[in-house]
This record gives sequence, C-alpha cells and structure tokens, in this order.
Amino acid sequence: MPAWWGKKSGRSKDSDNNSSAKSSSAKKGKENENKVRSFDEVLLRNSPRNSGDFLSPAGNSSGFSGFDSLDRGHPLPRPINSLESANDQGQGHGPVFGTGSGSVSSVSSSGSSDEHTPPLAASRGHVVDNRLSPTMRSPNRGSRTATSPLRARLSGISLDSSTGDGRSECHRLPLPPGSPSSPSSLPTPRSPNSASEGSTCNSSKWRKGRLLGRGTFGHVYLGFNSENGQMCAIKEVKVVSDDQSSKESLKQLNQEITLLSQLSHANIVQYYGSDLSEERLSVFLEYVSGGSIHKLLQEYGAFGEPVIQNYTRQILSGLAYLHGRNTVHRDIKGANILVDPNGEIKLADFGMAKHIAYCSSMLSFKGSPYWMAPEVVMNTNGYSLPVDIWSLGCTVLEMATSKPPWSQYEGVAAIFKIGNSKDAPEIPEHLSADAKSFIRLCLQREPSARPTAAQLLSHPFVRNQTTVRATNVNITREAFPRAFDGSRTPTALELHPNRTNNHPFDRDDASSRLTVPRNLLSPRDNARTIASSMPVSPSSSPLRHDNRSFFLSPPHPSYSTYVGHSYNNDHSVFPASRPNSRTTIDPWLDIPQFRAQSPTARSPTRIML
Ligand SMILES: Nc1ncnc2c1ncn2[C@@H]1O[C@H](COP(=O)(O)OP(=O)(O)OP(=O)(O)O)[C@@H](O)[C@H]1O
Repeated sequence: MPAWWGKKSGRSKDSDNNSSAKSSSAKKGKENENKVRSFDEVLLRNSPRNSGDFLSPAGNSSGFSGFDSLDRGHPLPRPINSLESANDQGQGHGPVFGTGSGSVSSVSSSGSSDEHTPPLAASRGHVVDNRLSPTMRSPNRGSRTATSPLRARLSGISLDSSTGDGRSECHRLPLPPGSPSSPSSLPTPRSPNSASEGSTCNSSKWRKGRLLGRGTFGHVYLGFNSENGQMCAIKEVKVVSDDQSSKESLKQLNQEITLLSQLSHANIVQYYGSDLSEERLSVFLEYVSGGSIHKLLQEYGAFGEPVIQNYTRQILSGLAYLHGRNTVHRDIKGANILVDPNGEIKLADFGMAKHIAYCSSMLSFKGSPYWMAPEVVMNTNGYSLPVDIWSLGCTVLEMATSKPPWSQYEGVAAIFKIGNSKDAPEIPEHLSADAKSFIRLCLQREPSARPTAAQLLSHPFVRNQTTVRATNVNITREAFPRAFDGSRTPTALELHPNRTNNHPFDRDDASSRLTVPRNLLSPRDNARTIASSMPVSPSSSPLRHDNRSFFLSPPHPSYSTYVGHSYNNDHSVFPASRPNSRTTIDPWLDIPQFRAQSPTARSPTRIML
C-alpha cells in the first residue's frame, strides 16, 4: 500500500490542531493569533449556522488548516536579489523583500503538504504592496519592492482596515505608469509602515469586467481601473463558511497568494494584490490576454515545432526560477500556461504549488491526471521538483498533438497507465530528433533521472536564441497555425548550423558522452529499464484503496464520467478491465455541471489528497 494512503486516511482535524498547538507556542505571537481569528470570524459570521463547525476540539477557532499554519511554517529561503542574478537561465527578476526572516512556507518537514497550508495571506490587516503593472515592467525588475503579506503581519503592524460594516479592507494595486507614487518613483523599498500609512482603497477603483475563465476554485474576471486605464485579472472565490468546497477554494487561493506574492519572473504571472471581503477573496493578477496554451490548441490546433521550442524554453525558464526557490508547481499543463500577444509565456495557477522547505519530498496526491508523473500516481516515496519536468514533457506532447499523452484513455485508466504500466507515452514521428530527445528526457519514469529545468535550458531543442527570436516574430506575424501543417521540421543541423557539439545533450559527441550522466545518454533505454522496475501490481495503486478522499476537478469530463463509477467505493470498475471500453475520448470537453460540484463531490480531474 502506498505510504501516502495510510497517512492521508489517518489524518484528522485533531491531529492538525494538535500539531498546530505544539509548534504554536514556539512561533506564534498573540497578535498573529488574533489576526488568524479575524478571518475565521468572517467565516463564522457568514455561516448560517454560526455554529462550532470550525472550532477544533481544543477550542481553537481555526476554520481550516490554511489559517493556522503560522504554527507550522518554515522560513522560505531569502530571495535572491535579481539585480545580481537575473538571467534567462531561470534566475529571478527579483523582488526585494523587506526582511530575511519570518516568512512561512506551505510545506512542513513532515512532508504532508496538505497539512501545511499557509496562513491566509489576504487576511484582514494585510496590505498588499506589490504594485507593479505589466506596463511598468523593465528588465531591471529587481528594483521593485514586494512586501509579503505575511511579513507585514509578522512585523506586528496592525493594518486592519476593517470597517466593521461589511466593507472589505483594501490592498494596494498597480498604479499607472508615471504615477507619482508608482514603483518607479518610489524612493526606496517601502517599509511595512509606509505601506500602512499609504494605504488607500485602490481596489475600489478596479471594476470587475467580463468573465475570463473558470477554474476549479473560482472565477477569473477582467479588471479595469477606470482611473488609469489599466487592466488586471481578478481571481475570485466566494466565502461561504459552512461550505466545504468554499473552504477548500479559499485554502487553495490563499496558498496561491502566499506563493505568488514572493515570485517575480518574466515567465510567471505577476501577483499584484489581494482583497478579502465578507463575501469573497479576490486576487489581482497580471492580465495575460492571449489565453492559455490549452485554449490556443483548441482554437488553432497543434503548434508547429518552432512555436513549441519557443514556448518550452520560456516554460523552462519559469520553472528553473521556481525550482531555484525550492518550489514545485505541481500542475504544469497547457491550461495553466498563459500566452501574451507577443508570445511571452506566463506560468499561472499556483494553487497546487508548494514550497519545499525541510523535506525533500512530499506525500500528497495532487495534480491533473494526464500530466501527472508516475511517482505522484504511485507515491510510495514521495515526490519533488522532477514532477514538473514530467508534466513539462506531457505539455510538450500536448503542444505537438493538442492532446496530453494517454488521452485515448479515460482518466483513471490513464492514471493506471502512467503509474502501473511500463509504457512510455507515444511521441509523434513528425517531431525532430531534438524534440524527441527532449521529451524522452522529461518522461523518464525515474524522477532522479530527469534533468533539472536549468539543465534542460541547455538542451539543443530550446537553447538556440536565434531560433527563439525568429519564432517570436513568426508568432506576431502569423498568430498561430491553423493546424499542424505536416511540413518537414528542420533538422537540428539546419536550425543550428554553427552549433558545436560540446554539450552534454549533444548525443553525437563521443567525448561529451564521457561527462554525461549515464541516464542522459540513452533516455529511451534508460526509461525502459526504469519502467521495468516500477511496481506493476494494481494492488499497489492508490486507485485501489478504500476510503479515498481525493477528488478530481472539472476539465476532463470523460474522466469525470468514469470517475462517477470509481469513486463510490466500487472497485469493480478498476481500469484494468476498462481501458478499451470507450475509444474516443475528448479530454478537453467541458461539462459545466461539474463546476457546480464541490470538490468533495468527487467529480473533477484534479486530484487532491
Ligand atoms: N492572469 C490571467 N490573465 C488572463 N486570464 C486568466 C488569468 N488567470 C486565469 N485566467 C483565465 O481563467 C481561467 C481559470 O484560471 P485558473 O486556472 O488560474 O483558475 P483555477 O481555479 O486555479 O483553475 P484550475 O481548475 O486549473 O485549478 C484560465 O484558464 C484562464 O483562461
């Protein structure tokens, strides 16, 4: 039985609260407690029952684990000043944080990420100070100041702007370029105090516009600032205190806030601020108008290889930055990667992301099945940053074919295929040798065999700058291909005539082979070897266990339909006997009714345990 299953099923509110109580004496001050409570009060006030639903047996008013994890947090590594380190190899563009300590990560040393959700970053009294607008970005982004919401709280500053009449508190939002108080005109990195003093209700200037998209945990709207003409994306979750789904959504969004507020990179969607009212939690993000890769694939079909190369390189750049901060995204897929009109890629949806502090692996079962790494599915030894590399490989295949690997199988069957079979996903013949090599490297079943994001940035498939620039021009000029045109993909030699074969990934160079890890030399053979050592018994699959508490999120209704059988403790439908029961599956088909279901309704494709 995979270790995670027993762990999850053994988890209780009590244990959460107990562990919370233990560490709280060491870490939590009275003021933090009060602030944590203040959010619970919002929940409780909104509860029709206003009962003790959110009270732990110990009398702790912790609504859900996300709000009391101050007790359990671990310091994040001090961010690197991007002025020193920014480059395209995944280094930061650089927030400068106010202090070097006191921050809290979302993962504890216990390795059970679910139990360690960060405190509500947007809880009352939190003034967000990350005011950079997209238009204000410059390569020198290290000069910006991003004040972590949590830092403000830990600094002991009361920024509580609650009016007591149900109005929301306000958080600083992007100001217009050239504004006297825009970041560029700020004399120095602002102290939390100055943030407090300068707090004005900018969020009221943002007017909610049309719906941009819906996710599992909320809706995303266009935001327009009628005073300065700026736009942003507003991600919203309703606060309904007695609703499990709402609590889960808030927890998720809170997690996203905590992580995003500490990131700043050209290929990661920029966090601007957040706003908590009696009714909803809103997160203000950089608006990326081109939509997701998934949407582009739906509209225009599979991408040509130069576009895939270009996008992959940018995704890698964002991942290298993220991984450099010991943070794993855990849900890399086309639907979570946005594209701006210039072809610039932005990683989005950090609801699943986790910071890995003191543990080298995690033991929860989260992600989107088709892009999920084998170690996540099997999860006997935990998993870490390489799960994103696997998902990247799946995303490259998705861009090349407009479908994720194993999309011919229904969700549970796909999971079985990923976790329990020896098969490698099919790689389209039309791709170049470099592309195939890149995908194989990512899709190695043994996580430690996968190169890191930073290493992959040197792979010939993505490393040629000229090609990237040329591709960007093409994207601007021709938008996206109607469909993959079947034309011959230029060979690596044609693309890189001056390339010298002196890199570890250059498979033809005999001398370089000597310095390359064995697992990088022959990825296919290696994957086969590794795959053959994977557990293949269905009995070891998480899918086989009773008392399952995971749920799947919407976008793959074929999965949902199937899951309808498999999540009601009916193990007779285990996919081993089902993979061929439906031959044509559209993994993208959207079934709106699933959106209305709570995560505990066990419908969707995203899995959380
Ligand atoms: N910054 C943004 N700019 C433009 N559109 C966005 C932005 N963020 C999200 N969207 C749109 O909203 C949709 C849902 O957003 P997102 O995936 O972040 O929500 P979610 O609830 O976390 O979704 P998921 O189901 O993947 O968890 C996206 O697919 C995209 O179309």
